[in-house]
Amino acid sequence: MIEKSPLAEFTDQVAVVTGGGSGIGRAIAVRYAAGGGNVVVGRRAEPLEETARMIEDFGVSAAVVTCDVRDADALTAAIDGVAAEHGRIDAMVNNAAGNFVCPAENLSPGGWRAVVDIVLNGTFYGTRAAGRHMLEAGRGAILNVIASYAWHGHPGTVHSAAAKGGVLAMTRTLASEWGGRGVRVNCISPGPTETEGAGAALWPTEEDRRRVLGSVPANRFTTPEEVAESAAFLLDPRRAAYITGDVLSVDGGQWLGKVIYSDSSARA
Ligand SMILES: CCCCCCC/C=C/C(=O)SCCNC(=O)CCNC(=O)[C@H](O)C(C)(C)COP(=O)(O)OP(=O)(O)OC[C@H]1O[C@@H](n2cnc3c(N)ncnc32)[C@H](O)[C@@H]1OP(=O)(O)O
Ligand SMILES: NC(=O)C1=CN([C@@H]2O[C@H](COP(=O)(O)OP(=O)(O)OC[C@H]3O[C@@H](n4cnc5c(N)ncnc54)[C@H](OP(=O)(O)O)[C@@H]3O)[C@@H](O)[C@H]2O)C=CC1
Repeated sequence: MIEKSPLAEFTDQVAVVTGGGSGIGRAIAVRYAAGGGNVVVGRRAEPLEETARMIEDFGVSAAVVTCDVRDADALTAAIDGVAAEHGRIDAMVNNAAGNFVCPAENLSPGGWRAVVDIVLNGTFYGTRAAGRHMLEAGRGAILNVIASYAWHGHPGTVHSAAAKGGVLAMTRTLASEWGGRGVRVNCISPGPTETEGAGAALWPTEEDRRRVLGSVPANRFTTPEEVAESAAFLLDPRRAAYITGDVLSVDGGQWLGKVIYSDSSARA
């Protein structure tokens, strides 16, 4: 449950969140609204309508655009439309992703392309479109959602890890390119989070779930709301004003690597 933020840190601001109809994207969108910001969320209409209702409960405006992030022209037109309507874009959250577990030697070129197109290319299209408006205004924050296997790797994730690694490189590059022009670019890296998409795609069995949990020192999954609170910090133009080109891991220590903590005696 996300409650109204006493900071009201996004009052009169505008955010675009891709993949805002479920999981982490929905929680970030709602948390932005809880801070007083207006939010535009994208892709399938039905789940987005529910997100829009949750946003409007905070007395701010919500808009839904049904747009696939792989379609650069459609995404650019949607983002230009947001800027024209609201006169500003303060935050762009590139959260949309596709994922599944597949051994690299079995992954088809089509499977590789599906994930790289959504994660790496979609993030660039969204960043470029929103970035242009932010650069013109001389302010803005871009937040890209990655995963720690971007640097430590994980079996079965070659497509996603390569794409997220590319997003990390893009983040650092644009932070250096746009830092002097008022636009901050950062990543957030959630640990295993119970969401509609992740559970079914990544830990479908109890055994998979236990293995994933064993890679998290904190010994628990996180929640979309917990991730969204950290996202709000990075998007806040006051508290995070001097943070750019960085990654905030919200993963119970999973980024530390492949240490398996499933033996409880090792925890004592
Ligand atoms: C394991 C470690 C866990 C710890 C960390 C967790 C990190 C979590 C990261 C996340 O990203 S969670 C987010 C998960 N959410 C989603 O994935 C939701 C969205 N998903 C999708 O849209 C699909 O899964 C998609 C496949 C990525 C894209 O859908 P689309 O409809 O565009 O594609 P298709 O036409 O169905 O397939 C395209 C292509 O991909 C091949 N493919 C699809 N699924 C699989 C699979 N399970 N295994 C192997 N290959 C698959 C499919 O065959 C097509 O290839 P070609 O036939 O064209 O060669
Ligand atoms: N859950 C986890 O454990 C972790 C997640 N992450 C990252 O967090 C982010 C959110 O994941 P999560 O909430 O778990 O996953 P979900 O599957 O719940 O959400 C993914 C969202 O992406 C949208 N999406 C997928 N493909 C496209 C596309 N082509 N165009 C536009 N939107 C699209 C989906 O929209 P639609 O519903 O319309 O298909 C959906 O809203 C992702 O970037 C993921 O990689 C990172 C680490 C861990």
